[in-house]
Amino acid sequence: MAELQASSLAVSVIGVHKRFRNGSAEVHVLKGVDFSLAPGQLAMLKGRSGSGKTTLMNLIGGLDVPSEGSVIVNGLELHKLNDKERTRMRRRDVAFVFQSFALHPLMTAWENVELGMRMAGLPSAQWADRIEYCLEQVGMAERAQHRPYELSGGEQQRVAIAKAIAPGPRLLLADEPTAELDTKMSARVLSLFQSLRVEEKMAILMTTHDQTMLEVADHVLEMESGKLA
Ligand SMILES: Nc1ncnc2c1ncn2[C@@H]1O[C@H](COP(=O)(O)OP(=O)(O)OP(=O)(O)O)[C@@H](O)[C@H]1O
Repeated sequence: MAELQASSLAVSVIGVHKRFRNGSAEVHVLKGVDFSLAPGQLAMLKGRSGSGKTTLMNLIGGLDVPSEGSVIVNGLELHKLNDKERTRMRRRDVAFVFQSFALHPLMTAWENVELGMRMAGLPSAQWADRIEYCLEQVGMAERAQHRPYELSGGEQQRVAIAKAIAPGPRLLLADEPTAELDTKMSARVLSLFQSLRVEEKMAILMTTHDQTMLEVADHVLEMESGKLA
């Protein structure tokens, strides 16, 4: 029954603990985290600096493994995936927008978004329309031929968002995706996230410190002493 329920969820985090070893000392960062997110839901994760938000996002994105407990993404238990399933999940089903933008420095904004589509293995006939749509949505259509070094931090962040959403992932993990943006652009990105969850049933988990962002979330999760309050 638990398996069945988990399979219809975008994310299911069950009894997750994470410990890091720092020389002889052990840091117990996550101390029993449980939550789930359904397709089309938007959750905001908040908590003070160092409370474990990024650690949790890394576990959900399969970039690290829990010390205890399990993480199920789109019905697949991450630690049981074989290499092929893991690669597919990383390239196609789950997308990241992290603070380091991960844009290719020698590629234009357009080529960077195209790279995301190529890695996801989507048919090339679909690329052009989707790239244009995504760049338009983040207000970067007119800068499509610019390379990252010709763009401001906020513009790079917007290209990184376009790159992440272009393949139509089922789950978007975004670490402070609006940190570099002004109020107007933050509102635009948020309204894009709203339409992605409604029209594409994308589940979105993002961290933020911005109080106005928290108001539109289905769930506000607060990390406190290694647990969700
Ligand atoms: N690889 C690691 N080795 C040792 N300690 C780590 C490691 N990764 C994270 N930590 C520790 O885990 C704690 C949580 O870090 P994390 O980056 O998850 O916090 P955060 O809530 O995302 O903070 P911020 O809001 O500042 O980004 C911190 O005390 C950090 O030093």
